[in-house]
Amino acid sequence: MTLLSVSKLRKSFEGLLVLSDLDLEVEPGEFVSLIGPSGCGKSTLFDLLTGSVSPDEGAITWNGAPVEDLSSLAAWMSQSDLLLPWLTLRENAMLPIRHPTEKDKKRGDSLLIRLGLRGFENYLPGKVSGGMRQRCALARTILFERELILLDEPLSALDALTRQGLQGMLVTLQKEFGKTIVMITHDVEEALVTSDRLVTLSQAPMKITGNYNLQGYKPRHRDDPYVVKLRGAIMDVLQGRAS
Ligand SMILES: Nc1ncnc2c1ncn2[C@@H]1O[C@H](COP(=O)(O)OP(=O)(O)OP(=O)(O)O)[C@@H](O)[C@H]1O
Repeated sequence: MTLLSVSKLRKSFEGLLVLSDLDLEVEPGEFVSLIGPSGCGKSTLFDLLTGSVSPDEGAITWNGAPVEDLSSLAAWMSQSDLLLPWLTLRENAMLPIRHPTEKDKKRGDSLLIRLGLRGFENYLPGKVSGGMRQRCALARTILFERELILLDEPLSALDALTRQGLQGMLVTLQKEFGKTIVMITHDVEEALVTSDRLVTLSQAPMKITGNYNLQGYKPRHRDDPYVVKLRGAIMDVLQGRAS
């Protein structure tokens, strides 16, 4: 059964129509990337899903049942890391687990290490870089016991090399933790490396302009001819050059 279904979602701000009858379905275990131009309404969709904004019209369905939003069903990571400044990176990452066992603590530490934070577990967020805070926020999101993860530009604060490494890690962690992921990104290559499906979006009012089921083993290599060819085609769609 479809895990998440968004139907005819509509949202305006002060007369500006941002989402217009948006339909989107996500299957269990899928990694779906949403990609569209700046200002097209991606974060608005994220806010509607997480419940910080209410839709004007439309429905959200979870496992076939209508829900107001996904605030109690999904884990999410917004563009700001939302780490608590008085807690260490380890404590921030472990926040989703109320009474952590020794096994949970080991799992949390191992995740921080895999995300490149070895040696920084006891640092406060104010003492590390933006990219490190973002990685800690990613660990916290993964440690939530939720089937669905919503990510809004999760790797944006990282330098190119770290970002590439983390794209592969995201795919590995998705498989290992059995998550379904919906990721907003500006980076076509990132979506092609990590995702099972890539959805292109138009300028506001945001509509779906393309839906690409991606083939082959993930993480894909960025120089794979399949990736290179699709990247060109998708850039054409995003820039309105496709016929
Ligand atoms: N709370 C709000 N009040 C008024 N306008 C808003 C509000 N939130 C978003 N908007 C407007 O909605 C449009 C879409 O914004 P949104 O942040 O969703 O786009 P985006 O695709 O996420 O952009 P970016 O890729 O640059 O982050 C923009 O024109 C923005 O100014």
